[in-house]
Amino acid sequence: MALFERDNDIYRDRDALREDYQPEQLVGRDEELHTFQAALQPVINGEQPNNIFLYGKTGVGKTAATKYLLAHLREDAAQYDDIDLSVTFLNCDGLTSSYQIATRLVNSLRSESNQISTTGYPLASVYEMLWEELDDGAGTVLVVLDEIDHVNDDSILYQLPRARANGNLEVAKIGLIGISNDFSFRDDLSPKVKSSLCEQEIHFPAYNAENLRSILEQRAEVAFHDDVLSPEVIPLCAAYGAKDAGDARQSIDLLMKAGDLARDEDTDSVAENHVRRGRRALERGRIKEGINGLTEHGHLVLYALLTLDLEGETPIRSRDVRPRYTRFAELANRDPLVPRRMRDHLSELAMLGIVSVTERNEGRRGGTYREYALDMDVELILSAMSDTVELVGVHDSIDDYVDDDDEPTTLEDFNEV
Ligand SMILES: Nc1ncnc2c1ncn2[C@@H]1O[C@H](COP(=O)(O)OP(=O)(O)OP(=O)(O)O)[C@@H](O)[C@H]1O
Repeated sequence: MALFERDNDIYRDRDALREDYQPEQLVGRDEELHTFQAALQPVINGEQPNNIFLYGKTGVGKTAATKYLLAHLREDAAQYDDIDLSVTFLNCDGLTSSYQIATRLVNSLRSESNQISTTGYPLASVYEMLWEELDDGAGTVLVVLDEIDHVNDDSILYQLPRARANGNLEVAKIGLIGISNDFSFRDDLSPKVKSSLCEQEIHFPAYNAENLRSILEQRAEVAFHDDVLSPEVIPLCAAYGAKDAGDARQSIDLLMKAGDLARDEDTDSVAENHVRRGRRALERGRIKEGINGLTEHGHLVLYALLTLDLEGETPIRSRDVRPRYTRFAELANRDPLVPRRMRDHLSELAMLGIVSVTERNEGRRGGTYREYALDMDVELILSAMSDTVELVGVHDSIDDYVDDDDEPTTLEDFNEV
């Protein structure tokens, strides 16, 4: 018997749930698409394009909307002989400088045999080459910079939108479309960059449960066989998605995880319990990844809070976490951080959803302070922190959670902290 056999009972086309799938229609984004479309209209009119800045949290359809409208724009522009439109799409994750982006753009406009090296030129010369290539092409060029907040210097964000106004381009028409999910990026732009880059700003709000439901229904129709999903599956994925962050990507991932669990179990339908278990599995993955990405001191702070939590000491103020954290740092042979930096680590843990924070008022004089507690299951945290536990030693409170054969490496007074 073959070791591998096709199992297509659940999915018709599982790839439709993957990140790279471009849906034919975008649902629940009429207003944003309308504004975006109007901002692109000058291209079809043969006019100078607008510079457009799209912003909103992750997974709210900024990239999908851009790809969708630009595909239509290219198709529709092809009917007009006097429009020569080209679109360059760059994701700036990994392209952190204006120099890198400018060289990429030059190369995207040049033939394979005429590419420039991505290092070694002065930035001004790369810009010269860019203007030359653009003017030689004499057409309309739209440059999309996705995740634009990764760019560390703002030279290109000023140069591209202002190329015509600054006399660098004579015939070519260039428009920049910047996309970001980092709200502080826009606020921190210098006024001159902001006024040119953000000529037209479009905000994409988070999706609500109803939006997510429509998005999931559209996707499920392509991805799953008819009648495979129990009626509660999509509403539940949408409800979780709306509660978390209104992120379509997360909801689609959850639907796929539920489908995968059902497929692994060889059942012929996806049920509510697959969604619930899928959510837990995804959550675990996300938290584990978050913990793995923390610094050593982040782990020490978390370990301190975890042991205090198991002893029933939480919610707890940062100054009361400190003695244990300091002790753990000493046991690990590390210099403890100052209280303020230790508190930053607690805030980071809160941002990751591992720790919960409650603001409290301090009596009538009105000061506020924060209390921290653990918001995640102990086993999961410990499984991602085994190195720290080994370095510091096994605290009494976690004894029940570690394997018996893991000999504690405690120092004598360790559990008195
Ligand atoms: N309105 C929608 N209709 C159908 N699918 C959508 C819609 N909005 C988002 N999606 C899907 O959700 C996923 C995430 O969307 P997208 O990549 O556009 O988000 P984003 O806002 O660009 O996020 P990020 O800032 O993380 O890049 C994609 O698979 C996309 O196809």
